[in-house]
Amino acid sequence: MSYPPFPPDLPVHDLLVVDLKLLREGDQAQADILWKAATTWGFWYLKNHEGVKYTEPMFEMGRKTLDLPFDEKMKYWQGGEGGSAGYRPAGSRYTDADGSVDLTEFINVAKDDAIAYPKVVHTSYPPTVNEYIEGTIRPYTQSCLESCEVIMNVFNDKLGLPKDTLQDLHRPEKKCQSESRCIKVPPVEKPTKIALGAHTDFGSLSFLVNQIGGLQVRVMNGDQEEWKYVKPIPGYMICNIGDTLSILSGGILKSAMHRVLPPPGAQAGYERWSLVYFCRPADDVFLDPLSDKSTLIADTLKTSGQEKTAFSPGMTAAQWLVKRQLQYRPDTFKN
Ligand SMILES: O=C(O)CCC(=O)C(=O)O
Ligand SMILES: [Fe+2]
Repeated sequence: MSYPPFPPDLPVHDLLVVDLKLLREGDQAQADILWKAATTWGFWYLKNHEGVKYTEPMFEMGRKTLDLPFDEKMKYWQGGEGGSAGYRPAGSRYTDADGSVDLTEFINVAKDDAIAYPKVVHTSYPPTVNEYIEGTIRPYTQSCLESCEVIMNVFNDKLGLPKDTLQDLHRPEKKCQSESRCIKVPPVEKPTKIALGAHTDFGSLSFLVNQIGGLQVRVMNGDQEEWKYVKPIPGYMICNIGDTLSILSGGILKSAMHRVLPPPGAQAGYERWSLVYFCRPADDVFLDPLSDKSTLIADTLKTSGQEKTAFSPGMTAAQWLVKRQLQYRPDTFKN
């Protein structure tokens, strides 16, 4: 599928580019770029992610699945109890306090289900997902697990944590709420209609593939907020920090607010497809800044005058996901 170019005259967020291959080789200059991006904006471009080669079949799986009749898709609904794996229809979330709802529809495939298939860990999926698990979703998931480990390794060092602390909280073999998500936004007439409302990601790291524009990141200029587009670059993923890694680091790693508008300029009128892998901590990880294990985290909390409890939701990663999922639903919306 080819699309018209991203409009040249829009304010874009000039994200730094991090090369995963160099990070894997232990390149310190690259680790410094990652650290700057993660502690300043919380978003960066990522090149040399092995998962890029599964992008097309992942979108094919998403298309076949979201093309199924609505009643068929709803048999695999993620449910209304805060679970995430499975199908989510459009209109499930508010995008503002006036009651507008989102336009995005998606299918989430849990990491645990992709790895254990045909055994079911969280939920089961339509045949249009199952047929892609072994050849596509599983290797794509594994490539994201590997990328996550490489990046966690850098953060662990930079935060001065004992060896493997962050990696141990995200061990691939432990049950967790990590998942792949294929997202569809239908063409809309009103280009200002918000397709996916402003939010921070719930987990630790997100790997995103965009083909056309629409994603905007909030950049604070003093107390002024500015929404900047992220221009998709072919072959690059867009990577960002989510809440749980921000909490564990006592706010040193930034979980930035972002949202999705319909594609801009000449890209308007196209169906918008995106793909994300959400890396989240093991279910039983208690979410608390790791200040007992890192003087950098302890000192940062002290300097900012903030108590550790200001960052801690006082619950596990599994409970956090449920809480965040329910926060935005039309039936439970809290301002
Ligand atoms: O589709 C996108 O560009 C971003 C999606 C996103 O932010 C999310 O699913 O959390
Ligand atoms: Fe997001």
